[in-house]
Amino acid sequence: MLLGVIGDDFTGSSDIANTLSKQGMSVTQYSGIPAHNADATVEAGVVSLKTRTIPVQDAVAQSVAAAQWLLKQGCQQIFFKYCSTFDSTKEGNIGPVTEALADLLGEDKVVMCPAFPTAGRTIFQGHLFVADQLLSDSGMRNHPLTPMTDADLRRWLAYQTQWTVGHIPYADIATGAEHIEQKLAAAPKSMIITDAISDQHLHDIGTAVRGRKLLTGGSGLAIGLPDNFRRQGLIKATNNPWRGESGKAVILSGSCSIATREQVAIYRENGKAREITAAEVAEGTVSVAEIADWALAQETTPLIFSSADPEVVVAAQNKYGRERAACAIETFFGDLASQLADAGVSRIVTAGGETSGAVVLALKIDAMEIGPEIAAGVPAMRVTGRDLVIALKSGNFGQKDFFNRALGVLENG
Ligand SMILES: Nc1ncnc2c1ncn2[C@@H]1O[C@H](COP(=O)(O)OP(=O)(O)O)[C@@H](O)[C@H]1O
Ligand SMILES: O=C(O)[C@@H](O)C(=O)COP(=O)(O)O
Repeated sequence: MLLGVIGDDFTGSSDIANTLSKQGMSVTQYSGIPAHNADATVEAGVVSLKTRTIPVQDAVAQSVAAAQWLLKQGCQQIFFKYCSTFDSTKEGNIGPVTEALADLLGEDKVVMCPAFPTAGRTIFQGHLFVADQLLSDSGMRNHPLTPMTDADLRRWLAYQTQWTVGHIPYADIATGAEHIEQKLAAAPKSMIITDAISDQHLHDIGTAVRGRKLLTGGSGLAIGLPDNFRRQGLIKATNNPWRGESGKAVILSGSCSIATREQVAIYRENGKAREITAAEVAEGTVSVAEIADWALAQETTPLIFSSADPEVVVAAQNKYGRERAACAIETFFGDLASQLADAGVSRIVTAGGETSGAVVLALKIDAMEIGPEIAAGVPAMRVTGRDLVIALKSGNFGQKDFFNRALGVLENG
Protein backbone atom coordinates (compact mmCIF):
# COMPACT_ATOMS: atom_id res chain seq x y z
CA MET A 1 0.00 0.00 0.00
CA LEU A 2 1.37 3.42 -0.97
CA LEU A 3 -1.16 5.90 0.31
CA GLY A 4 -3.23 5.50 3.46
CA VAL A 5 -6.38 7.54 4.00
CA ILE A 6 -8.26 7.98 7.26
CA GLY A 7 -11.79 9.22 6.56
CA ASP A 8 -13.76 10.82 9.39
CA ASP A 9 -17.01 9.53 7.90
CA PHE A 10 -18.13 6.92 5.39
CA THR A 11 -19.45 9.10 2.57
CA GLY A 12 -16.32 11.24 2.72
CA SER A 13 -14.26 8.08 2.54
CA SER A 14 -16.05 6.88 -0.58
CA ASP A 15 -15.60 10.37 -2.03
CA ILE A 16 -11.81 10.25 -1.76
CA ALA A 17 -11.72 6.58 -2.75
CA ASN A 18 -13.55 7.61 -5.92
CA THR A 19 -11.00 10.35 -6.68
CA LEU A 20 -8.01 8.07 -6.21
CA SER A 21 -9.62 5.32 -8.27
CA LYS A 22 -10.37 7.75 -11.12
CA GLN A 23 -6.72 8.83 -11.00
CA GLY A 24 -5.68 5.24 -11.66
CA MET A 25 -4.87 3.78 -8.26
CA SER A 26 -6.15 0.44 -7.05
CA VAL A 27 -8.31 1.46 -4.08
CA THR A 28 -10.16 -0.38 -1.31
CA GLN A 29 -12.40 1.27 1.28
CA TYR A 30 -12.44 -0.47 4.65
CA SER A 31 -15.18 -0.18 7.23
CA GLY A 32 -13.23 0.60 10.38
CA ILE A 33 -9.73 -0.72 10.99
CA PRO A 34 -9.36 -4.17 9.43
CA ALA A 35 -8.38 -7.03 11.70
CA HIS A 36 -6.21 -8.46 8.90
CA ASN A 37 -3.54 -7.18 6.52
CA ALA A 38 -4.56 -5.58 3.22
CA ASP A 39 -4.40 -7.46 -0.05
CA ALA A 40 -1.03 -6.85 -1.70
CA THR A 41 -2.66 -5.31 -4.80
CA VAL A 42 -4.19 -2.38 -2.88
CA GLU A 43 -2.31 0.84 -3.66
CA ALA A 44 -4.52 3.22 -1.69
CA GLY A 45 -6.38 2.02 1.39
CA VAL A 46 -9.16 4.16 2.84
CA VAL A 47 -10.05 3.39 6.45
CA SER A 48 -13.54 4.80 7.07
CA LEU A 49 -14.22 5.86 10.62
CA LYS A 50 -17.29 7.45 12.14
CA THR A 51 -15.34 10.05 14.08
CA ARG A 52 -16.63 13.37 12.79
CA THR A 53 -18.93 14.09 15.72
CA ILE A 54 -17.82 11.72 18.49
CA PRO A 55 -15.93 12.93 21.60
CA VAL A 56 -12.45 14.27 20.78
CA GLN A 57 -10.44 11.65 22.69
CA ASP A 58 -12.28 8.80 20.92
CA ALA A 59 -11.75 10.40 17.53
CA VAL A 60 -8.04 10.81 18.27
CA ALA A 61 -7.60 7.24 19.52
CA GLN A 62 -9.38 5.68 16.53
CA SER A 63 -7.54 7.87 14.02
CA VAL A 64 -4.13 7.06 15.49
CA ALA A 65 -4.94 3.34 15.50
CA ALA A 66 -6.02 3.60 11.85
CA ALA A 67 -2.75 5.37 10.96
CA GLN A 68 -0.75 2.66 12.73
CA TRP A 69 -2.53 -0.04 10.70
CA LEU A 70 -1.91 1.87 7.46
CA LEU A 71 1.77 2.34 8.28
CA LYS A 72 2.00 -1.40 8.92
CA GLN A 73 0.67 -1.94 5.37
CA GLY A 74 3.66 0.04 4.03
CA CYS A 75 2.05 3.46 3.40
CA GLN A 76 4.47 6.25 2.59
CA GLN A 77 1.96 9.01 3.18
CA ILE A 78 -1.14 9.40 5.37
CA PHE A 79 -4.11 11.56 4.37
CA PHE A 80 -6.67 12.63 6.97
CA LYS A 81 -9.88 13.19 4.98
CA TYR A 82 -12.55 15.48 6.42
CA CYS A 83 -15.46 17.26 4.83
CA SER A 84 -15.11 19.77 2.01
CA THR A 85 -17.29 22.01 4.18
CA PHE A 86 -14.89 21.51 7.13
CA ASP A 87 -17.70 19.96 9.22
CA SER A 88 -16.67 20.23 12.87
CA THR A 89 -17.53 22.14 16.01
CA LYS A 90 -15.34 24.68 17.80
CA GLU A 91 -14.31 21.86 20.16
CA GLY A 92 -12.95 19.59 17.40
CA ASN A 93 -12.30 17.09 15.92
CA ILE A 94 -10.20 18.21 12.94
CA GLY A 95 -7.53 20.06 14.94
CA PRO A 96 -6.93 17.45 17.68
CA VAL A 97 -6.86 14.51 15.24
CA THR A 98 -4.38 16.37 13.01
CA GLU A 99 -2.16 17.13 16.02
CA ALA A 100 -2.13 13.48 17.08
CA LEU A 101 -1.39 12.20 13.57
CA ALA A 102 1.38 14.78 13.12
CA ASP A 103 2.95 13.67 16.40
CA LEU A 104 2.76 10.03 15.34
CA LEU A 105 4.28 10.71 11.94
CA GLY A 106 6.84 13.32 13.00
CA GLU A 107 5.35 15.96 10.68
CA ASP A 108 5.46 19.62 11.69
CA LYS A 109 3.88 21.35 8.67
CA VAL A 110 0.48 20.10 7.78
CA VAL A 111 -1.50 21.30 4.78
CA MET A 112 -5.20 21.79 5.56
CA CYS A 113 -7.15 22.01 2.30
CA PRO A 114 -10.83 21.07 2.16
CA ALA A 115 -11.28 22.67 -1.31
CA PHE A 116 -13.24 20.62 -3.87
CA PRO A 117 -13.86 22.96 -6.82
CA THR A 118 -15.75 20.31 -8.84
CA ALA A 119 -18.38 20.33 -6.08
CA GLY A 120 -18.26 24.13 -5.73
CA ARG A 121 -16.07 24.30 -2.61
CA THR A 122 -13.25 26.80 -3.02
CA ILE A 123 -10.93 28.52 -0.57
CA PHE A 124 -9.94 32.14 -1.12
CA GLN A 125 -8.15 34.37 1.40
CA GLY A 126 -8.61 31.65 4.02
CA HIS A 127 -12.40 31.65 3.59
CA LEU A 128 -14.42 28.67 2.39
CA PHE A 129 -17.03 29.22 -0.29
CA VAL A 130 -19.87 26.90 -1.30
CA ALA A 131 -20.52 27.92 -4.89
CA ASP A 132 -20.94 31.73 -4.66
CA GLN A 133 -21.79 31.81 -0.93
CA LEU A 134 -19.60 31.97 2.11
CA LEU A 135 -19.81 28.67 4.00
CA SER A 136 -21.61 30.44 6.83
CA ASP A 137 -24.31 31.69 4.43
CA SER A 138 -24.81 28.26 2.82
CA GLY A 139 -27.17 25.49 3.96
CA MET A 140 -24.34 24.22 6.18
CA ARG A 141 -25.29 26.84 8.76
CA ASN A 142 -28.27 24.59 9.59
CA HIS A 143 -26.45 21.24 9.74
CA PRO A 144 -28.05 19.06 12.46
CA LEU A 145 -24.73 18.16 14.14
CA THR A 146 -22.04 20.52 12.87
CA PRO A 147 -23.61 23.88 11.97
CA MET A 148 -20.90 25.85 10.17
CA THR A 149 -21.34 29.47 11.21
CA ASP A 150 -17.92 30.89 10.28
CA ALA A 151 -16.33 30.73 6.82
CA ASP A 152 -12.86 31.79 8.00
CA LEU A 153 -11.10 28.43 8.22
CA ARG A 154 -8.10 29.95 10.02
CA ARG A 155 -10.34 31.19 12.83
CA TRP A 156 -12.40 27.97 13.02
CA LEU A 157 -9.31 25.77 13.12
CA ALA A 158 -7.67 28.01 15.73
CA TYR A 159 -10.53 27.19 18.15
CA GLN A 160 -9.55 23.53 17.84
CA THR A 161 -5.75 23.52 18.18
CA GLN A 162 -2.84 24.94 20.17
CA TRP A 163 -0.70 24.83 17.02
CA THR A 164 -0.07 27.97 15.01
CA VAL A 165 -2.51 28.23 12.12
CA GLY A 166 -0.81 29.45 8.95
CA HIS A 167 -2.11 30.35 5.52
CA ILE A 168 -0.78 30.19 1.97
CA PRO A 169 -2.88 32.66 0.02
CA TYR A 170 -4.08 32.43 -3.56
CA ALA A 171 -1.31 34.70 -4.87
CA ASP A 172 1.31 32.14 -3.77
CA ILE A 173 -0.72 29.08 -4.74
CA ALA A 174 -1.22 30.46 -8.26
CA THR A 175 2.55 30.71 -8.70
CA GLY A 176 2.86 26.92 -8.91
CA ALA A 177 4.17 23.78 -7.21
CA GLU A 178 7.80 24.81 -6.73
CA HIS A 179 6.84 28.08 -5.04
CA ILE A 180 4.30 26.31 -2.78
CA GLU A 181 6.98 23.82 -1.78
CA GLN A 182 9.28 26.71 -0.83
CA LYS A 183 6.55 28.41 1.19
CA LEU A 184 5.94 25.16 3.08
CA ALA A 185 9.64 24.66 3.71
CA ALA A 186 9.96 28.20 5.08
CA ALA A 187 6.90 27.97 7.37
CA PRO A 188 7.24 27.39 11.12
CA LYS A 189 5.59 24.39 12.80
CA SER A 190 1.95 24.95 11.84
CA MET A 191 -1.28 23.76 10.31
CA ILE A 192 -1.49 25.61 7.03
CA ILE A 193 -4.75 26.53 5.32
CA THR A 194 -4.06 26.63 1.58
CA ASP A 195 -6.25 28.60 -0.76
CA ALA A 196 -7.39 26.70 -3.87
CA ILE A 197 -10.03 27.67 -6.38
CA SER A 198 -9.28 25.26 -9.24
CA ASP A 199 -8.13 21.70 -9.86
CA GLN A 200 -4.85 23.12 -11.18
CA HIS A 201 -4.18 24.59 -7.73
CA LEU A 202 -4.91 21.21 -6.16
CA HIS A 203 -2.56 19.46 -8.61
CA ASP A 204 0.16 21.97 -7.73
CA ILE A 205 -0.38 21.61 -3.98
CA GLY A 206 -0.37 17.83 -4.47
CA THR A 207 2.99 17.99 -6.24
CA ALA A 208 4.41 20.31 -3.57
CA VAL A 209 3.54 17.93 -0.72
CA ARG A 210 5.01 14.78 -2.27
CA GLY A 211 7.59 14.40 0.52
CA ARG A 212 5.23 15.15 3.42
CA LYS A 213 4.16 12.34 5.73
CA LEU A 214 0.75 13.84 6.58
CA LEU A 215 -1.80 15.71 4.51
CA THR A 216 -5.31 16.73 5.46
CA GLY A 217 -8.26 17.95 3.49
CA GLY A 218 -11.16 17.09 1.22
CA SER A 219 -11.10 14.67 -1.68
CA GLY A 220 -10.01 17.48 -4.02
CA LEU A 221 -6.50 17.51 -2.59
CA ALA A 222 -6.15 13.85 -3.54
CA ILE A 223 -6.26 14.52 -7.29
CA GLY A 224 -2.58 15.46 -7.44
CA LEU A 225 -1.26 12.58 -5.31
CA PRO A 226 -1.38 9.51 -7.60
CA ASP A 227 0.96 11.26 -10.06
CA ASN A 228 3.61 11.52 -7.33
CA PHE A 229 3.63 7.72 -7.06
CA ARG A 230 3.28 7.26 -10.82
CA ARG A 231 6.41 9.33 -11.47
CA GLN A 232 8.28 6.84 -9.28
CA GLY A 233 6.87 3.93 -11.32
CA LEU A 234 4.95 2.60 -8.30
CA ILE A 235 1.41 2.39 -9.74
CA LYS A 236 0.27 -0.82 -11.43
CA ALA A 237 -3.53 -0.15 -11.50
CA THR A 238 -5.34 -3.45 -11.24
CA ASN A 239 -8.96 -2.30 -10.96
CA ASN A 240 -11.55 -4.96 -11.82
CA PRO A 241 -14.43 -4.32 -14.25
CA TRP A 242 -17.72 -3.35 -12.60
CA ARG A 243 -20.16 -6.15 -11.73
CA GLY A 244 -23.57 -4.84 -10.69
CA GLU A 245 -26.59 -6.43 -9.01
CA SER A 246 -30.13 -6.45 -10.41
CA GLY A 247 -32.07 -7.64 -7.36
CA LYS A 248 -34.24 -5.71 -4.91
CA ALA A 249 -33.08 -2.24 -3.96
CA VAL A 250 -33.75 0.31 -1.23
CA ILE A 251 -32.94 3.99 -0.64
CA LEU A 252 -32.34 5.20 2.92
CA SER A 253 -31.97 8.92 3.58
CA GLY A 254 -31.13 10.51 6.92
CA SER A 255 -29.47 13.57 5.43
CA CYS A 256 -31.23 16.88 6.01
CA SER A 257 -29.14 18.93 3.58
CA ILE A 258 -30.74 21.16 0.96
CA ALA A 259 -29.46 18.89 -1.83
CA THR A 260 -30.82 15.70 -0.27
CA ARG A 261 -34.21 17.21 0.55
CA GLU A 262 -34.59 18.20 -3.10
CA GLN A 263 -33.53 14.71 -4.25
CA VAL A 264 -36.06 13.18 -1.87
CA ALA A 265 -38.81 15.49 -3.13
CA ILE A 266 -38.04 14.60 -6.75
CA TYR A 267 -37.95 10.85 -6.10
CA ARG A 268 -41.28 11.06 -4.24
CA GLU A 269 -43.01 12.54 -7.29
CA ASN A 270 -43.04 9.13 -8.99
CA GLY A 271 -41.60 6.68 -6.49
CA LYS A 272 -42.76 4.93 -3.33
CA ALA A 273 -41.64 6.72 -0.19
CA ARG A 274 -42.18 6.48 3.56
CA GLU A 275 -41.14 9.20 5.98
CA ILE A 276 -39.79 8.29 9.42
CA THR A 277 -40.11 11.13 11.92
CA ALA A 278 -37.82 11.71 14.87
CA ALA A 279 -40.88 11.50 17.16
CA GLU A 280 -41.93 8.09 15.81
CA VAL A 281 -38.44 6.70 16.30
CA ALA A 282 -37.74 8.31 19.68
CA GLU A 283 -41.12 7.28 21.08
CA GLY A 284 -41.02 3.82 19.53
CA THR A 285 -44.30 4.20 17.63
CA VAL A 286 -42.77 2.78 14.46
CA SER A 287 -40.85 -0.50 14.26
CA VAL A 288 -38.05 -1.59 11.98
CA ALA A 289 -39.94 -4.82 11.17
CA GLU A 290 -43.02 -2.87 10.06
CA ILE A 291 -41.02 -0.62 7.72
CA ALA A 292 -38.99 -3.55 6.39
CA ASP A 293 -42.22 -5.42 5.55
CA TRP A 294 -43.59 -2.34 3.82
CA ALA A 295 -40.35 -1.88 1.86
CA LEU A 296 -40.23 -5.52 0.74
CA ALA A 297 -43.86 -5.40 -0.41
CA GLN A 298 -43.20 -2.57 -2.90
CA GLU A 299 -42.89 -3.36 -6.58
CA THR A 300 -40.67 -0.39 -7.26
CA THR A 301 -37.67 0.70 -5.20
CA PRO A 302 -38.82 2.26 -1.91
CA LEU A 303 -37.30 5.34 -0.32
CA ILE A 304 -37.36 5.59 3.47
CA PHE A 305 -36.35 9.00 4.75
CA SER A 306 -36.10 11.11 7.88
CA SER A 307 -34.78 14.08 5.88
CA ALA A 308 -36.59 17.15 7.16
CA ASP A 309 -36.50 20.94 7.00
CA PRO A 310 -34.30 22.80 9.52
CA GLU A 311 -37.30 23.98 11.65
CA VAL A 312 -38.53 20.39 11.98
CA VAL A 313 -35.06 19.14 12.92
CA VAL A 314 -34.58 21.89 15.52
CA ALA A 315 -37.99 21.16 17.06
CA ALA A 316 -37.12 17.44 17.33
CA GLN A 317 -33.72 18.27 18.82
CA ASN A 318 -35.30 20.58 21.39
CA LYS A 319 -37.73 17.86 22.38
CA TYR A 320 -35.51 14.76 22.36
CA GLY A 321 -31.96 16.17 22.45
CA ARG A 322 -29.63 16.59 19.47
CA GLU A 323 -27.55 13.47 20.08
CA ARG A 324 -30.48 11.31 21.14
CA ALA A 325 -32.57 12.16 18.08
CA ALA A 326 -29.60 11.58 15.76
CA CYS A 327 -28.59 8.33 17.41
CA ALA A 328 -32.14 6.94 17.43
CA ILE A 329 -32.60 7.67 13.72
CA GLU A 330 -29.16 6.30 12.78
CA THR A 331 -29.81 3.11 14.75
CA PHE A 332 -33.18 2.75 13.05
CA PHE A 333 -31.65 3.03 9.57
CA GLY A 334 -28.83 0.62 10.50
CA ASP A 335 -31.25 -2.02 11.80
CA LEU A 336 -33.52 -1.53 8.80
CA ALA A 337 -30.65 -1.98 6.32
CA SER A 338 -29.55 -5.10 8.12
CA GLN A 339 -33.06 -6.65 8.03
CA LEU A 340 -33.51 -5.77 4.37
CA ALA A 341 -30.12 -7.20 3.37
CA ASP A 342 -30.96 -10.40 5.28
CA ALA A 343 -34.19 -10.53 3.28
CA GLY A 344 -32.26 -10.40 0.00
CA VAL A 345 -31.99 -6.70 -0.88
CA SER A 346 -28.82 -6.44 -2.96
CA ARG A 347 -28.66 -2.72 -3.91
CA ILE A 348 -28.58 -0.09 -1.17
CA VAL A 349 -28.38 3.67 -1.64
CA THR A 350 -27.85 5.80 1.47
CA ALA A 351 -27.83 9.58 1.86
CA GLY A 352 -25.92 11.30 4.66
CA GLY A 353 -22.49 10.68 6.16
CA GLU A 354 -23.57 9.71 9.67
CA THR A 355 -26.49 7.74 8.26
CA SER A 356 -24.23 5.88 5.83
CA GLY A 357 -21.77 5.08 8.61
CA ALA A 358 -24.55 3.62 10.74
CA VAL A 359 -25.79 1.53 7.79
CA VAL A 360 -22.40 0.16 6.74
CA LEU A 361 -21.51 -0.72 10.34
CA ALA A 362 -24.87 -2.44 10.90
CA LEU A 363 -24.38 -4.43 7.69
CA LYS A 364 -21.04 -5.66 9.12
CA ILE A 365 -19.29 -4.82 5.87
CA ASP A 366 -15.50 -5.33 5.94
CA ALA A 367 -14.45 -3.68 2.70
CA MET A 368 -15.76 -2.18 -0.51
CA GLU A 369 -14.27 -2.10 -4.01
CA ILE A 370 -14.68 1.14 -5.92
CA GLY A 371 -16.78 1.08 -9.10
CA PRO A 372 -18.02 3.70 -11.57
CA GLU A 373 -18.84 7.25 -10.52
CA ILE A 374 -22.54 8.10 -10.10
CA ALA A 375 -22.06 11.81 -9.32
CA ALA A 376 -19.07 13.94 -8.37
CA GLY A 377 -17.76 12.42 -5.15
CA VAL A 378 -20.07 9.39 -5.14
CA PRO A 379 -18.94 6.03 -6.55
CA ALA A 380 -20.86 2.80 -6.91
CA MET A 381 -19.21 0.19 -4.67
CA ARG A 382 -19.26 -3.61 -4.44
CA VAL A 383 -19.08 -5.10 -0.96
CA THR A 384 -16.13 -7.48 -0.94
CA GLY A 385 -17.16 -11.13 -0.76
CA ARG A 386 -20.93 -10.48 -0.85
CA ASP A 387 -23.68 -10.12 -3.46
CA LEU A 388 -24.29 -6.55 -2.40
CA VAL A 389 -23.63 -3.22 -4.09
CA ILE A 390 -23.94 0.12 -2.35
CA ALA A 391 -23.70 3.88 -2.88
CA LEU A 392 -23.05 6.26 0.00
CA LYS A 393 -24.14 9.77 -0.97
CA SER A 394 -22.66 12.71 0.89
CA GLY A 395 -25.46 14.98 2.06
CA ASN A 396 -24.52 17.83 -0.23
CA PHE A 397 -23.69 15.84 -3.35
CA GLY A 398 -25.56 14.40 -6.30
CA GLN A 399 -27.75 15.52 -9.17
CA LYS A 400 -31.44 16.25 -8.57
CA ASP A 401 -32.37 12.77 -9.87
CA PHE A 402 -29.48 11.14 -8.01
CA PHE A 403 -31.49 8.27 -6.51
CA ASN A 404 -32.70 6.92 -9.87
CA ARG A 405 -29.26 7.37 -11.38
CA ALA A 406 -27.65 5.50 -8.49
CA LEU A 407 -30.05 2.57 -8.85
CA GLY A 408 -29.15 2.35 -12.54
CA VAL A 409 -25.39 2.54 -12.06
CA LEU A 410 -25.46 0.00 -9.21
CA GLU A 411 -27.18 -2.39 -11.63
CA ASN A 412 -25.53 -1.74 -14.97
CA GLY A 413 -22.49 0.43 -14.37
N1 LIG B 1 -35.80 14.44 11.19
C1 LIG B 1 -34.66 14.52 11.90
N2 LIG B 1 -34.62 15.13 13.10
C2 LIG B 1 -33.47 15.17 13.80
N3 LIG B 1 -32.29 14.65 13.40
C3 LIG B 1 -32.30 14.02 12.20
C4 LIG B 1 -33.47 13.92 11.40
N4 LIG B 1 -33.16 13.24 10.28
C5 LIG B 1 -31.88 12.91 10.38
N5 LIG B 1 -31.33 13.38 11.51
C6 LIG B 1 -29.93 13.22 11.95
O1 LIG B 1 -29.16 14.25 11.34
C7 LIG B 1 -27.87 13.76 11.03
C8 LIG B 1 -27.63 14.00 9.54
O2 LIG B 1 -26.28 13.77 9.30
P1 LIG B 1 -25.77 12.96 8.06
O3 LIG B 1 -26.40 11.61 7.97
O4 LIG B 1 -24.28 12.99 8.17
O5 LIG B 1 -26.24 13.81 6.83
P2 LIG B 1 -25.38 14.88 6.00
O6 LIG B 1 -24.50 14.06 5.12
O7 LIG B 1 -26.36 15.69 5.24
O8 LIG B 1 -24.54 15.64 6.97
C9 LIG B 1 -27.86 12.27 11.37
O9 LIG B 1 -27.25 12.06 12.62
C10 LIG B 1 -29.35 11.93 11.41
O10 LIG B 1 -29.66 10.82 12.24
O1 LIG C 1 -16.01 16.36 1.34
C1 LIG C 1 -17.22 16.19 1.28
O2 LIG C 1 -18.05 17.10 1.15
C2 LIG C 1 -17.73 14.78 1.46
O3 LIG C 1 -16.76 13.86 1.10
C3 LIG C 1 -18.09 14.55 2.88
O4 LIG C 1 -17.25 14.37 3.73
C4 LIG C 1 -19.51 14.63 3.10
O5 LIG C 1 -19.97 14.36 4.41
P1 LIG C 1 -21.55 14.37 4.62
O6 LIG C 1 -22.07 15.67 4.06
O7 LIG C 1 -21.78 14.26 6.09
O8 LIG C 1 -22.11 13.20 3.88
